[in-house]
Amino acid sequence: MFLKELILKDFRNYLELNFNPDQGINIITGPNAQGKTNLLEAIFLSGMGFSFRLKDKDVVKWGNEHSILKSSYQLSDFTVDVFTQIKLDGLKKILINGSENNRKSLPGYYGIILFRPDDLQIIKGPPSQRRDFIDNDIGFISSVYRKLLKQYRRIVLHRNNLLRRGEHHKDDFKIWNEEFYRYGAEVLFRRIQLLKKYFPLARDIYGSIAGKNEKLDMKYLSSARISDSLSVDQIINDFIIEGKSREKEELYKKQTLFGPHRDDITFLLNNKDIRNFGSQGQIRSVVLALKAAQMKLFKCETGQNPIMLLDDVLMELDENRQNYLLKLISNNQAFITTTGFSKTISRHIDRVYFINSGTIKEREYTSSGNAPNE
Ligand SMILES: Nc1ncnc2c1ncn2[C@@H]1O[C@H](COP(=O)(O)OP(=O)(O)OP(=O)(O)O)[C@@H](O)[C@H]1O
Repeated sequence: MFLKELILKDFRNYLELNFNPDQGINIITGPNAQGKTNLLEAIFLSGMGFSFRLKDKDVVKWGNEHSILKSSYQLSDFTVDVFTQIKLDGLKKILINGSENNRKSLPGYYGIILFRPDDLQIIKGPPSQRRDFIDNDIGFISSVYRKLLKQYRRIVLHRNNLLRRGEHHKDDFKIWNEEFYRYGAEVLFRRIQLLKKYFPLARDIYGSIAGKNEKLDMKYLSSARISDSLSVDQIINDFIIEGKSREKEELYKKQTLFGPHRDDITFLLNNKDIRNFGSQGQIRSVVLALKAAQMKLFKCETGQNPIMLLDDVLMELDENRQNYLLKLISNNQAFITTTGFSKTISRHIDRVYFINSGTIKEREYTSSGNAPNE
């Protein structure tokens, strides 16, 4: 899949933009605060239907009422045209090939992968960051998983409300409890199935990046005691047992204390927890492996090469790792923001764009490794 055209109107610091990128590696360069990340945000938003920053409505150019994004994506044998309007009051209108009820055809479902400095939080941050990574970045690939998760979150919210109000003895609670076990088990089962495909990809990629002496392992940490031989029914039984044993604690704390919304992953390098013992470089390499594995998983599941958005991460890697990453994505369309340059980057570029105060210009470059002239 690749982005053929992006037109912006009143988006962040872009008054108007008409962008026809290359199908390969596009370098987006320029000084700080000129609109490089804004451009990646626009590509992400047009493909996924939401911004990777806090609120969608913040994208409206200051002093204006709405932003318009028009984009055209080429998939193997068809085109997807997306029209997005975001209003200052938060209302959003999305048309996909002219239709309003067709969100599942958003190009993001075929893979738009964002890699940015914040992703180090997948390793360093609290468990919620790792759950978000599983649910939003990996789980996004499965429509069944997305639906189950949405339903499960609603059930947990309701169950928590009943616990908070001390209404656990009512019949209503029993019904919600059964739903909690059932949807919790379905979500957990599917999550583990997805991770069984995903973990080996990440492990192999890390081996290629870091060499044979460093072995990456990932373990899923369930907040409930669950058996090894997993089936949905088995997990439901395990949850029932867990529920009974934690009943008093849940009543006391007035919240649901186990289930997929409380689980975590641990990352081990040579059997040691990377959070406690990993260097910055090792953590960066693990995150690089996670993102590359995400790309491979999307390719396996959808048959499309995802679009890669790399925001300010390339220059943080040494030239060997830059080379590894750029070779890996050589069959993908990529948008890479950077303020610096290296010989490795210049060897892999297809096009360079220079951004200045919300305007974009294509730049000539040489493979010497020098930054292109403004
Ligand atoms: N809604 C908005 N309307 C107008 N301008 C905005 C809006 N939101 C952000 N900006 C401007 O966008 C600019 C930041 O752009 P962006 O985050 O893309 O920077 P960047 O080029 O990626 O910089 P860096 O290299 O520092 O990461 C800032 O000048 C900011 O004032």
